[in-house]
Amino acid sequence: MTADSGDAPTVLSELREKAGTRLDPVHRDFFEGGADAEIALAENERAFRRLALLPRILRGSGPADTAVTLLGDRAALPVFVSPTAFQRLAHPDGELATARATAAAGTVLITSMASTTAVAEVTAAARAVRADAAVWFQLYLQPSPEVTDALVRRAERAGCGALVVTADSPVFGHRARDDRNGFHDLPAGFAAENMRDLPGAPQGGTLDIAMSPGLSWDDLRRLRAATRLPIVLKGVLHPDDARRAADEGVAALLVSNHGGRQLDAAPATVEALPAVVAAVGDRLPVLLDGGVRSGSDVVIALALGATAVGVGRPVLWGLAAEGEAGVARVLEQLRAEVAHVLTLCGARDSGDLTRDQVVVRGLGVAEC
Ligand SMILES: Cc1cc2nc3c(=O)[nH]c(=O)nc-3n(C[C@H](O)[C@H](O)[C@H](O)COP(=O)(O)O)c2cc1C
Ligand SMILES: CCCCC(=O)C(=O)O
Repeated sequence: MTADSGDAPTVLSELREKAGTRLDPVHRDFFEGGADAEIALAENERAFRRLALLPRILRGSGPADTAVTLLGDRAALPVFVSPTAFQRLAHPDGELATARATAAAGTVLITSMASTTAVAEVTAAARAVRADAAVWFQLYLQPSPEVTDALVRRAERAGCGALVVTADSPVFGHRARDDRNGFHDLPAGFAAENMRDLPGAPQGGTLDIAMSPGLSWDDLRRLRAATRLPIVLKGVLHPDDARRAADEGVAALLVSNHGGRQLDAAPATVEALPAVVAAVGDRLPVLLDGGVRSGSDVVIALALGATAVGVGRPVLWGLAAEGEAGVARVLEQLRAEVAHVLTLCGARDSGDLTRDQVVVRGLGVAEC
């Protein structure tokens, strides 16, 4: 009996299991793994389970509307696809399958700089499904400004609608599973396609993605001056950094600990969210990713002030298990669950949710 454990199978957990049987175990470890003891990885999911939703009743809210606006783009659900590297290791169609399914679901795709498909092909695949599909480009600022600049031009030319700058990776996280498996390079036949033909790249080859502890707010300012695209800052956890980012003119923040793959002592993202929302929630949209596995998780984050949330691994599970159809199933399942949970909470849309509707399990409910 597992009735009281909260571990009943779901569509997502079944896709995860199926993905596990299909993937090369070394690649499964790369996708599933986190940094060091994998505490942040586990806590991202557990923290949602420590929270409960206080529903409101008899509000006559009618059918739920799950749509939100993200930097001017309409998303049919408050869930976007977070950037994940090397998707062709999950399925031969890789990033193209993810792009098509995400466009069909009507939400935002953040495509990784470390993709195994070039960004122009990713945006073309999304636009073939939906002419106004929103694709944002995730960027690791490179120590060489010429290289960063070339990547930005590439994303602009491909028609990306925003740059998502990942700032939680001054060095690469220590991944024990990858060390054990000796997984440090893409297998033959796969490459980080966005890194081809950049200044300094070997003829016909790719440049390695650099992570640099020397990056600072000055580099972000330089980037802002070099592009008209809005900038989303990914990896914000400290409220003072959130304030600084807002002062620097960033368009949105993404509260993230990189899916527990960088600083293992980082807090669960849903536990870091309220302080960031309190600091800047009235100035710019605050997004979150990490551990989102159900409509309840999404609605908890929205009630705490997030505008939308991202999913990383669930998309990889769908992709590895069933390709484009699997990614479509993940997004449709989350959309349906969000609509259902909103209705059960007496909310027509995320704007009806309030902070007091999220309570910590085991502590009772405080007076509002
Ligand atoms: C296999 C894998 C690859 C990732 N690659 C990137 C990346 O290239 N760039 C980036 O900013 N974040 C990357 N991330 C982090 C995700 O964008 C996201 O923050 C995280 O996966 C969210 O947590 P979740 O997997 O629990 O949904 C990666 C995560 C995973 C699991
Ligand atoms: C250079 C590849 C970066 C991938 C990444 O961000 C991750 O594995 O978490």
